[in-house]
Amino acid sequence: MAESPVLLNKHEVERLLSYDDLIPRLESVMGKFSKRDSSEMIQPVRSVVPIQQHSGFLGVMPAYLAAEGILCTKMVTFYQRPEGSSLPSTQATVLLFHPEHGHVTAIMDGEAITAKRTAAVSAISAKLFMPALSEVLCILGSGQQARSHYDVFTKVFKFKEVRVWSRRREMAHRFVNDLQGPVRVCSSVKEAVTGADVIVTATGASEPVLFGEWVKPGAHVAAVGACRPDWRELDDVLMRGAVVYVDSREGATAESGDIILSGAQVFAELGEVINGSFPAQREKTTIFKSLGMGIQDAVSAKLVLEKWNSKH
Ligand SMILES: NC(=O)C1=CN([C@@H]2O[C@H](COP(=O)(O)OP(=O)(O)OC[C@H]3O[C@@H](n4cnc5c(N)ncnc54)[C@H](O)[C@@H]3O)[C@@H](O)[C@H]2O)C=CC1
Ligand SMILES: O=C([O-])C1=[NH+]CCC1
Repeated sequence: MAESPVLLNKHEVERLLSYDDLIPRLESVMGKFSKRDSSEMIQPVRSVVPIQQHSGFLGVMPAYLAAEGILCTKMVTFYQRPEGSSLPSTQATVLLFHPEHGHVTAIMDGEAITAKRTAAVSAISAKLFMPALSEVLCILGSGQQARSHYDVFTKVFKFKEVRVWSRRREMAHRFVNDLQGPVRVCSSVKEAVTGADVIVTATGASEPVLFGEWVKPGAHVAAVGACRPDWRELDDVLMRGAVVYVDSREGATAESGDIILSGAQVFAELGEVINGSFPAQREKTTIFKSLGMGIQDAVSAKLVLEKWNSKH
């Protein structure tokens, strides 16, 4: 009989998952994904069940990585919550299966995985696409993703200035009070992004919050929100004027309102740049449109389980 699955809560997952371990695994898996070898890796576009009545959705994100021996699925819900709600907007659970026998080997919190792997992938995009001399980081939003992006961007890069904007100024102050380093709270998006070299958009918005006319030419935008075909974070001017990179072409054309509704062309996947099959156009204004991928969750969960196994 199969052993009982390992159960790991959010606190344990957070403790076991470090950016230093995560970043190289994500670079490697995204590079492999972009080679589209289905004997190596299978990851369908996420299935989404909209819950219109409650402004939410359930996403199911399976992935199989043959060489790594990972069979995994994440189930994630996202709800557009009222400001200051005590409930998290993004909640998730990850299941790991034994790829040969099919039983579940681990059930773990997916909130920490989602927060960290998304931010780590954005940091990989910034490493490739942000201007060579990047001094100013700007984060739009003050929720879970904003926090994980702050953590990894200030860990991996050295910015002279970090700015944050949030819909309610009080939430931006609460965000900043929780941090160690200096961050300037801005009272408008325009003030926050003007002159910024790197801009992270991590909001629950469904209409554009970031407008191209405010963005410095050559800046890099890591766009994490707006993951439904009719949701936007970025306006048409920005989308059409920048070089657009995505995590997966299939995901982007099925799910990204910023891409579908603006008619912007996707230049390349992040993995295609990692592979060297497409260039990183660092000197131009660049957007990395992130939607999230099951393979990212899969390698993150495997890493967590390896760490846990090494101590038990
Ligand atoms: N690309 C990816 O892999 C992932 C993307 N996401 C997306 O990232 C975004 C943020 O997620 P979380 O940080 O978990 O949510 P959260 O609820 O913790 O934070 C959302 C932030 O957006 C702000 N916001 C909400 N509605 C807004 C609006 N209409 N205009 C401006 N600001 C608004 C809130 O004030 C808050 O600061 C969501 O859109 C979510 O779907 C989440 C997980 C993974
Ligand atoms: O990849 C992911 O887990 C998500 N993307 C958008 C909401 C959740």
